[in-house]
Amino acid sequence: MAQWEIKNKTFLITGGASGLGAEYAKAFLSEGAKNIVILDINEELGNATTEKLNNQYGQKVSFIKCDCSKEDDITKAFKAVVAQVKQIDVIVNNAGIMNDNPKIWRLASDVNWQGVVSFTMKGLEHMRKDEGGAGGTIINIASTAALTAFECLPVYKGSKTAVLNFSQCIAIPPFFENTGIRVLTFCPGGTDTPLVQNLDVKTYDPKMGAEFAKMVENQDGVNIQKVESCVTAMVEMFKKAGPRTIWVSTNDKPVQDMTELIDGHFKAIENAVEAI
Ligand SMILES: NC(=O)C1=CN([C@@H]2O[C@H](COP(=O)(O)OP(=O)(O)OC[C@H]3O[C@@H](n4cnc5c(N)ncnc54)[C@H](O)[C@@H]3O)[C@@H](O)[C@H]2O)C=CC1
Ligand SMILES: CCCCCC(=O)/C=C/C=C\C/C=C\C/C=C\CCCC(=O)O
Repeated sequence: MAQWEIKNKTFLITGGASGLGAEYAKAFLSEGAKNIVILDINEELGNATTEKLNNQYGQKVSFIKCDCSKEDDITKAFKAVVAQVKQIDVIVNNAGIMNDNPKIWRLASDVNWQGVVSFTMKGLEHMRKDEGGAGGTIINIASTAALTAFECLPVYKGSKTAVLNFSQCIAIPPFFENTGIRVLTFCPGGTDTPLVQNLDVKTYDPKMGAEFAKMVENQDGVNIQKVESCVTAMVEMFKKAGPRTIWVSTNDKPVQDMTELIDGHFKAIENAVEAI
């Protein structure tokens, strides 16, 4: 399906100034993306990444400062992107913070969860074919934390579980048939970016934080995959994923479509609840 081609598509990537978001931008450009607009709170990194990508791929990338935890910023930035590119084909809701610290958890929740909902809503309005849009793809970044125990970071896990459930609910058939919008959920496992550093201060409990940091540092039952593995997985998923699907990229292994397994578990629980 032409819509699932990267070539000549315009992308909006939140949190694209650094980490995985910047690497997704690079990979989409190398696959022929027409334009990429990076939205990020970090202006310095955003401008530097934009300049670097433009030097390598031609003038295809622009940067707009946006704090994805703030509704006003999101509204302004989204309008600015539409004014600039006219048609957004793909939104990657990637901006995220992993920090359950009592002083930061609310900000982290706002970025990871409210930000994703807000951009998804705006994306639906802009893209939906049944209201004059051109269709498109919305990729919401969750995490394997949404699918595994990960008890040490309950706020982060909660936000990522919410992203996964929200994305699946909103895309229930005939959503794709009506709107032409493919909603995908991408769940990376631990991946080697700044997000997995300084873990000692990222949990709600300092003792647990120190243990968690040691566990990850010593690779004690924990594998942190390479950034390239996650980026390859993203590109492969983009090209082949059907609407309303959930994909996992972990342990440097090929990307896996886990929708059937996850839907099956939810259905089994639903049946058990209904049988009470
Ligand atoms: N690295 C990992 O192990 C995993 C990452 N993820 C998810 O992937 C996404 C990207 O993570 P990484 O690249 O690893 O993180 P990172 O920390 O390396 O990069 C995050 C980017 O988001 C930006 N950002 C932070 N707060 C923002 C805000 N309020 N508004 C706009 N931009 C903001 C940062 O400036 C940075 O450019 C996140 O949603 C994360 O939860 C999911 C699973 C595993
Ligand atoms: C297994 C969940 C991986 C979540 C990936 C993610 O979004 C961020 C990870 C950051 C760092 C650590 C990576 C892997 C840790 C794996 C297991 C630790 C389990 C600890 C616990 O549940 O208490």
